[in-house]
Amino acid sequence: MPMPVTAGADGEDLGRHAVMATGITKVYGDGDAAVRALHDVDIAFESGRFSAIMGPSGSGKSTLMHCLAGLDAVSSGRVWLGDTELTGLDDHDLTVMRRERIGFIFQSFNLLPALTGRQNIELPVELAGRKVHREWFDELVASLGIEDRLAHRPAEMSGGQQQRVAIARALVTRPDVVFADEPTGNLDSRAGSQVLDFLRRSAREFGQTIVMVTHDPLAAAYAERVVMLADGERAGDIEGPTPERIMSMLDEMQGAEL
Ligand SMILES: Nc1ncnc2c1ncn2[C@@H]1O[C@H](COP(=O)(O)OP(=O)(O)OP(=O)(O)O)[C@@H](O)[C@H]1O
Repeated sequence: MPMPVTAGADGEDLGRHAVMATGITKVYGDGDAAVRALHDVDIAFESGRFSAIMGPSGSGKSTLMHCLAGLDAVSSGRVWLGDTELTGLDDHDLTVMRRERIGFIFQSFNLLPALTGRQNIELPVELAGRKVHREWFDELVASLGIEDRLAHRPAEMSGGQQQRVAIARALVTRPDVVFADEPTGNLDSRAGSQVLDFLRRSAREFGQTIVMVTHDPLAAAYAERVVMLADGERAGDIEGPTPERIMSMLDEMQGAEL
């Protein structure tokens, strides 16, 4: 669904971008204990693409994702979801925005143990007071191959199956963007590649915008674009990444630090 085109910061076209941030800085703590996790980051993620945020441990990946998703407040700078500015919204409006327009996929799946697969997937739609779109639900469940898990509780599923249920839960509301935080971190390589394959397909076939945080070059190479962070700053961008290109950029960054 095309988003309205609105002039944003510096006249940038917000319509093409599902998520955009300008000049974001995040400092944790204060005084001698202050840690600057992000420094003056400008970034935009195009609608309908699968992008990855990569970088060494401590480079600010999770902080950036949390700031873009309105889970954490920036110290300065501005963040937009489509044409809505998140920075400046009060807690209530942010909560509604996250619930209705953002999907989340976590490393640890975060399914509710007492609910079946179907109930877990339908929960966000019900929380938003809406009706489940049956055709979309069926299409999602079929393309994720979890039809036979819908009546089971998470404890009766493998890790890969739990993550595929969690992906259906993230996509069922057709959110403007899905943020995935190390979605394959708890999976073996076969289950992990099924998850990554689906994320790539969901951008190509359904036009779903996906932003994934990972420290794994093999996982990041499934994305259409990789944004590299180092020490809380942008350190490079790769279009059409391969594991080799990602690893050589990481090597160059480490070489620059020595
Ligand atoms: N709540 C917090 N309080 C204080 N410092 C924090 C907090 N969260 C993160 N940091 C610091 O901010 C910096 C960036 O952390 P962040 O978790 O965003 O990095 P990351 O790239 O996601 O790392 P990893 O790959 O290890 O998860 C680090 O120096 C970290 O110690």
